[in-house]
Amino acid sequence: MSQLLLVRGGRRLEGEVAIQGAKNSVLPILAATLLAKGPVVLRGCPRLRDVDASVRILRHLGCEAHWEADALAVDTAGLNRCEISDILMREMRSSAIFLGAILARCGRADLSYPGGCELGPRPIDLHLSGLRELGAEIREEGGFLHCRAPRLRGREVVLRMPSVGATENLMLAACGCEGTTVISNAAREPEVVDLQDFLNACGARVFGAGSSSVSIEGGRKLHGCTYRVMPDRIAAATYLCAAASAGGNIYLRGAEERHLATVTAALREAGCAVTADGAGIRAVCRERLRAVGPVQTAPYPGFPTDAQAVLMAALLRSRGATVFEENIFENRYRHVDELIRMGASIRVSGRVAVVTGVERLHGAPVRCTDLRGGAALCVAALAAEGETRVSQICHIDRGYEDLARDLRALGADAERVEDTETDS
Ligand SMILES: CC(=O)N[C@H]1[C@@H](OP(=O)(O)OP(=O)(O)OC[C@H]2O[C@@H](n3ccc(=O)[nH]c3=O)[C@H](O)[C@@H]2O)O[C@H](CO)[C@@H](O)[C@@H]1O
Ligand SMILES: C=C(OP(=O)(O)O)C(=O)O
Repeated sequence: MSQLLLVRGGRRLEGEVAIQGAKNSVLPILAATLLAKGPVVLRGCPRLRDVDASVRILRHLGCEAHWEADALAVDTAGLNRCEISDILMREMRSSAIFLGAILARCGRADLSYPGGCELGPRPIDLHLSGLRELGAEIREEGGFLHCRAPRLRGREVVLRMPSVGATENLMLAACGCEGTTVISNAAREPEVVDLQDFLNACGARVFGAGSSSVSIEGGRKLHGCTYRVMPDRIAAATYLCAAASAGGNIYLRGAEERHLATVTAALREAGCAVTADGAGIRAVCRERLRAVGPVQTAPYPGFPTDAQAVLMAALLRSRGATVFEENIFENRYRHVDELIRMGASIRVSGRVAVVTGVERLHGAPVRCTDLRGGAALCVAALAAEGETRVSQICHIDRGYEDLARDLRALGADAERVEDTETDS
């Protein structure tokens, strides 16, 4: 039976939570384990639906993976396949990153296109053109990609835009290249740095991640390692926005302020006191916030598109109007209609959404449209009068270990219950 999240709003938040390991970091790292000849132990690995999907792909390829408390142990010695089925590929966006890793390890790969949140068109043309520049022959036929790369050669690859996934895919393929690869106009996201750090912990030589030029010296034999995954900045942003929405005083253990500068700046402008002490972040938020200046999503270090929906939810009851501009994805306002069911006032025109604060929100039956949109419904529900039933939470489970558990630790009234209506 499917489940829904039941949130009874109106409680100030008070409490502490430890931030899970980052989904967007651990997924490319799991693909990268294919390059290591030796066991890898990933500490702080979040237990997510997307991690389960990665484990299924690894096992399908002949690799071994099992949980040891909060660590995921992976041994890719048994790899005996270089193709991934359409069903496995469609489960998440990050399945695409297996392409670079399989090519580097096996010299060939056969797979289809990835799934992931539906946020408008999400092509992988930059991944494919970059891999072709490194020497891969890629034939696209009947929804499948047939890739052959008996010999990959390092060179400069200039990305048309700083795509996170393309940067990561090319980093992995480049580990299997002869010579040095330089990725120019690379994505600068912290998760790219985490991937670099993981690869280097396995004996690779990767430099420059975090800047727009990443160099990879290819051809090195990589060994296993034990590695701790970075904290999830988007989960942290979600909980900061939860406190902003409901009001309260919360502490996020392990959250890294340097990864969250644009989010914390917006929350401070809205009236929250956000402080970091080296071990975590505290947010003290009063009941009603102020609207803030335009929130324009942009590649890191700009405002993250993944935090757009949760910040929007936090500002639904603010005084004044806030303009959002979504510049990364064409269709990332699918949560807006659901928020309107709760009494929000939001007008969308193309890439712009204008949120005018209302005095009250009310509970309603709402449906997750995607991962962060779903989290945003829960953030809004914390400030709504009455009960909100959030259905289709399979989207939320892709990226949050247990959102209801964490919200409860922060003092919210939130629980997972059976969704009897959907199933009847
Ligand atoms: C698993 C993971 O890490 N997902 C993150 C990653 O997604 P993902 O890696 O899919 O996002 P990209 O950075 O690649 O995409 C950003 C933009 O580039 C475009 N594009 C991308 C690749 C390509 O080959 N061609 C192309 O045109 C996309 O359509 C989009 O407009 O970065 C996004 C942007 O920060 C985040 O929202 C996702 O949470
Ligand atoms: C959009 C996201 O994930 P994915 O790229 O895996 O769909 C996200 O993490 O918000």
